[in-house]
Amino acid sequence: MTNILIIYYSAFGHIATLSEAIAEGVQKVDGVKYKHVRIPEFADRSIRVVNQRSNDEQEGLSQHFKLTKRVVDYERVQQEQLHIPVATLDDLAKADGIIWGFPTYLGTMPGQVKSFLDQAGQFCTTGELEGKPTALFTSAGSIHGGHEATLLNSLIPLLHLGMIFIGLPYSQNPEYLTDKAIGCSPYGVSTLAGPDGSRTPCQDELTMAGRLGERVARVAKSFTVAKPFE
Ligand SMILES: Cc1cc2nc3c(=O)[nH]c(=O)nc-3n(C[C@H](O)[C@H](O)[C@H](O)COP(=O)(O)O)c2cc1C
Repeated sequence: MTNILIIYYSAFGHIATLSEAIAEGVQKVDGVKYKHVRIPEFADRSIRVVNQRSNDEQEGLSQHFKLTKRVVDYERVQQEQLHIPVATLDDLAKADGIIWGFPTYLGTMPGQVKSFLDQAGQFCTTGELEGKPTALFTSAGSIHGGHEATLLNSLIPLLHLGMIFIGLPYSQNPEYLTDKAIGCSPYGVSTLAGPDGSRTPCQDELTMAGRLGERVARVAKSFTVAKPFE
């Protein structure tokens, strides 16, 4: 059996939704199973970005982006994710392929994810993740907000860990040939939450998310079969 780990952080649920579509794609490949795990929120509430949204100082920003209900949304989405196990380094070591998902924050990965990856940095020297196929999915507020940059720059730590990057090629994704503002690119899956966070992943994005899951599953399975020893 080939094991795919879908590991994500999601504050407002867009990434959690994409993770389900990715899992559906993984399940299309016989002999492959997946596990969802979540990267936890910072334990220290004082450094959680979402809590700043209720501060009076942020009022102007909140009005501009219509963010008034977002703390409530955040609390609900966190409750909905409680049944997903918290990610451990052991999950990474045991997986045959790893698909990472997180929102775009300032054109890159959130601190929660970087903090987890820093802990996994020990695998740079021990090599547990070397040769494992990996892929990325993200969500951004706007099509101009850096979703493609996030996918590209988040590849860097994965290369440090020796992983093999799986993208989402043109010929298999005719949805790219559009003038619509939708996510996804050859660098991976993405969706757009909209400036007020109210947009949910569209069918094209979910379809491409499934294809990425299937592609990583196929590659990981071929690598597992080629392994001399289980
Ligand atoms: C601290 C912070 C930084 C953000 N930076 C960006 C950004 O650089 N570009 C962008 O388009 N959206 C940005 N956003 C919006 C998030 O990308 C959006 O809320 C996210 O895609 C929603 O994903 P989720 O529902 O899974 O949490 C930012 C949001 C926060 C809280």
